[in-house]
Formats: sequence, structure tokens, C-alpha cells
Amino acid sequence: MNVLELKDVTKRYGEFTAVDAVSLKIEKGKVLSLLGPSGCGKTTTLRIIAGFTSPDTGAVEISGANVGRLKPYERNVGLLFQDYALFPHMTVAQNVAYGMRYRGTPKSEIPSRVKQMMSLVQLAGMEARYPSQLSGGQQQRVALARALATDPQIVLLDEPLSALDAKLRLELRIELKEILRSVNATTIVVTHDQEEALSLGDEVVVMRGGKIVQRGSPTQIYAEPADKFVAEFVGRSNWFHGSRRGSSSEGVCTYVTSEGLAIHARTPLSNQRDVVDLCVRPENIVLMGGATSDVAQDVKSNVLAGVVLDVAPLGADMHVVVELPGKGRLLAIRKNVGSTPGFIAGQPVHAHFSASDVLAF
Ligand SMILES: Nc1ncnc2c1ncn2[C@@H]1O[C@H](COP(=O)(O)OP(=O)(O)OP(=O)(O)O)[C@@H](O)[C@H]1O
Repeated sequence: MNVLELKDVTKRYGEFTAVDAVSLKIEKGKVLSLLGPSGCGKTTTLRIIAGFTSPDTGAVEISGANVGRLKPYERNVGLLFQDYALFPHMTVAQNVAYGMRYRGTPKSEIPSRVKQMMSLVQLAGMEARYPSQLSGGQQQRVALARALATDPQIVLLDEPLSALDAKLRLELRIELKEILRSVNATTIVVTHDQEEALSLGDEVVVMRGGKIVQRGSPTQIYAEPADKFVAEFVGRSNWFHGSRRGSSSEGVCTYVTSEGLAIHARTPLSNQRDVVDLCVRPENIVLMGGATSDVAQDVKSNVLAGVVLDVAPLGADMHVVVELPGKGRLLAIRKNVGSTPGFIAGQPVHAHFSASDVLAF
């Protein structure tokens, strides 16, 4: 059963189309991340669902009912918006209770519900404080408690963690995920941060220019991006621009870059164009030391000779930049290297990656 359905929703501001024929369904208990660059229409989509903005065409249905005529407070929606701060003159408890009073929850039930919400967001005991007496992270947790207090059919979170510093952001992200799962909240979370989108969402919807360009599981979005935009926007990548040489062998085409690099890529028949952009994820590149490669290069693998330019040990991962003399640079990421010896700048290496790990657009 779909808790929310958007049917062909369009919103224009003058000549400008902010949301362009967006259709979307979300099932009960699922978390959907809406990801895209600034200005792609994420917030407008959320505002349309919440009822703050009316679409020009299309329909919004919540649990099968068209809510087009309902005011925001009449829609059973919980909100945590960027510009929807806590009320500074109200205590934490009053803030959390706010939506319940509005929605006509019996007065006698409110204190116990506030208590329940405070313990859910791990702030029990802070009910009497004012927002100014809380840290940024605590304020966001109160805002989340306020959004969830009415047990809404759908929870809309717009950049819920963006105001926090990096460490707190990560901590609260994990907590947010747990809380949403524990109350089985059907949620749309808007973010321009790809890591946040991939880690929070059961599914990710990528938007560009008001349109949905791809919807899929976090793994699909990363491993099978629908186009160059998604591949560039989600995750890190190395790019080559190549022209096809000869015909394909076993589904693998060879492309030559303007710098003269030959790259083999497994490309579906439908996409064997003459000029393509090629993408290799840094995690798929294996580096081997030594000036000569013992691995025979066949059409299914790529072996590029280079020299280590820079090594950045980033915790468990190691980022290695390789200079391909006269032919550009490559970033390789070695995961979970732990205490294994790394590479050093100036060291000759060979970068190996399979043709099936090369995406062609
Ligand atoms: N009330 C308005 N009047 C005119 N243009 C608007 C209005 N609201 C939004 N827009 C435009 O619509 C586009 C989409 O805006 P929206 O806020 O939905 O983007 P977003 O993807 O949420 O971006 P961000 O990540 O920066 O918040 C933007 O180009 C914005 O300038």
C-alpha cells in the first residue's frame, strides 16, 4: 500500500519550471532520500506534499486520498524543515506538544506522549529547558520529536542535519535512522549530501532540473548510475573521454582518449557509441607496485602504468593519486588498509581495473 503518491506534479514560477512532471510512490515504513544539487526542486517537492505550495498540475495522494484541498495542518504530515525552527519562547515540552494541540490530541494524553517522544530522541529530563539552552544537535532532536509526536502518516525532513558540524552530523544520522526505523515512519528526507542520502534511504531518488533522473536502491544508484550526471553526483569517479577503436569483442569495446590511453569497457550493445565518457570508480582500481606489470593485459582488463603522486591515509581507507605520465591522473581508493604497508610518492605502480568496472556514457 502506498502511503504517498505524487501524480505528474508540476510547479512553475513564471517561465521557470521548479518541479517538472514528478511522479513518485512511497510504501509504508520506507525511507526515501531525495537527492540533487541546489535548486533542483527538492524543497519545492516537499512543500507541495506538505501543502505549503500548490502544484500547477498533478495530484498528491496520502493513503489513497487526494489532499489537494487540505491545508498543511489538515494533512497528517510531520515536518522538520530548514526554516521551521523551534519556537524560542516555548519550552522543549511545549515545542514537542505543539502539533498535538493543533491536531486535537486529547489534552490528557499529551504529557505521556511528550515523555515518550523525549525518551525516543534521548532527551528525557530536558522538557523544561528552552531551545537556547540546548546544543544544535539537541535542538534538532527536539525538532524530530515534534515532527513525530502526532504519529504522522508521512514524515518530511528537509536537510535535517545540515546545520550540524561533521562529527555530530554523522552521530545524529545514525540515530535518526534508528529512530525512523523504530517507529516505522514513512519518510522523505531531502538532502544535497550524497553520503547522507545513500546511508539514510531505503531508496534514493536523484533529481535534476525539476525532474527525477533515477530512482533505485543506494547500491544501484552508485553501481548502475542512469547517466553521467548521476555518476558524477554520487560517489567519486575517474573520467576519460574516448573514441571507439574497432568493433567489440565479447561485449568489450576499446576506446582511445585524446592523450592516447586505451581503455577497455564492457558496454551493452545499445550503448556502443563512437564517442563516450568513461567512468571508473576509485574503489575498483587495484594498484600494484613495480615498473613492469606481470599481469598480461587482455581485452577484459585495463593496466595503466603510472607513478604515485600523493598518498592520503584517511582512517581505514587510503587515497592514492597516480600520475599517468602525459595522460592524466587517477584516484585509487584502497579500503580497510589497516596497518598494511602503503604506497609512497614517486613509486612506480600499475593501476588495474576490469573492463566491466568501466561505465560508458
Ligand atoms: N517562491 C519562489 N519563487 C520563484 N522561484 C522559486 C520559488 N521557490 C523556489 N524557486 C526556484 O525553484 C527552484 C527549485 O527550488 P528548491 O528550493 O525546490 O530547490 P532545492 O533543490 O531544494 O535546492 P536547495 O538544496 O538549495 O534547497 C530554484 O531555482 C528556486 O530558485
